[in-house]
Amino acid sequence: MTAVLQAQGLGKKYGRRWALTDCTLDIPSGHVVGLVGPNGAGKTTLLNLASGQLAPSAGSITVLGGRPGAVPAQLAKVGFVAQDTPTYAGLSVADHLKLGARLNPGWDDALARDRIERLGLDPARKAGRLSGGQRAQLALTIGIAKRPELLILDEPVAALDPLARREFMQGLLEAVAEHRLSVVLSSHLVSDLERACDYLVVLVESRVRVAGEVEELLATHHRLTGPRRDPGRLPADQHVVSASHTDRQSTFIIRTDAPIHDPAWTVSQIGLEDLVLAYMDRPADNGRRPTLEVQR
Ligand SMILES: Nc1ncnc2c1ncn2[C@@H]1O[C@H](COP(=O)(O)OP(=O)(O)OP(=O)(O)O)[C@@H](O)[C@H]1O
Repeated sequence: MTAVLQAQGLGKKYGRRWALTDCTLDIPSGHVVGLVGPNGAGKTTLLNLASGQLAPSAGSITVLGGRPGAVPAQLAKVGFVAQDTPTYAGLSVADHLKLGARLNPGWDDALARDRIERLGLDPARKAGRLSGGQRAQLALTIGIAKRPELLILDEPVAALDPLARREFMQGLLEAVAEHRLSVVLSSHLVSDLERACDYLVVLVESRVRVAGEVEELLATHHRLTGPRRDPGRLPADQHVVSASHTDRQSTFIIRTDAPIHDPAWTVSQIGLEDLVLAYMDRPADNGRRPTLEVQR
C-alpha cells in the first residue's frame, strides 16, 4: 500500500531558524492522522511542505508516492484546507462551487451541491456573511468535492464553538467513510483529535516526539505508580516517557511491548490526552516545557 506521507530527515528553516527539524515519518494510507502540538511546534510548516506550498530546506518528503505539488496530477490527488478555512468574502457559496469546478479536474459537482443543501447553506449567500462554522463547512465541502485521495486540514476547527466543531468533525468523518479518504488534520486540542483520529503524530518544538497508530500507542504506553524509584533502575525495555516524583512515590509513563511483572507497581492504562501530555512534558533539549491546551 502506498504511504500517504513519507518524510526522511525533513527540515525547514525560515532565515536561520529551524521550524521543522529531522522529521522522519512513514504514514500508511487509509488513516485519519492527528498532528498535534502546541502553537509554533511546526504543524503548519509540515502541512505546507506536504501540500507543496513550501520546499524543504533539508531531507525529503513524498505524498502518495509523489513530490508534493510537482505536477497537476499530484495536485489533483491532494486537497488542502488552510488554517482559518479561508474563503472569498465577496463570492457567494454558488460562486465557490463554480470556482472549485473550474480549478479541479476531478470535481464532483453533485456531491458539492448535495452537501451544501444538507448543510442548509443558501447558495446565493456571500461567504463574508456566513458564520465561522458555515465558512469552515464550505471550505470542507470544496476540499471533499475535489475528490482527493488525501485531504490535509490545518487547524480547521480552531476558531469554532464546540457545536460547530462537532458538526465539522462529523462531516469530515462521514466523508472519510463515504469516499475512503486519507486525512491529515492538525490541532493543538487533543479533544478534537481524540474522537476522530486513528493515527497520531506529536510534534513539539519542531521535532516529532512520537508517531503511530492510536490503538498501538495506547496498548504500549502505561502509567506506573509505586514507591519512589530512580528512572535509571527501570528495566531496559521500559522506555520512560515522563516521570514525576513526590518524597515517597514515583509515577512514570512508560512505553514497552513487554508485560510488566514488577509487583511494586500499580499499572494503569492511559488515554490519548495523557499520552500526548507525557510527550509534551518531556523536557526538550533546551529544558523548556511547552504547554498544551486541553479542552473538553
Ligand atoms: N513565514 C515564516 N517566517 C519566519 N518564521 C516562521 C514563518 N512561519 C512560521 N515560522 C516560525 O516557525 C515555527 C513553526 O511555525 P508553524 O506555523 O509551523 O507552527 P504551528 O505548530 O503550526 O503553530 P500554530 O499552532 O500556532 O499554528 C514558529 O516558531 C514560527 O514562528
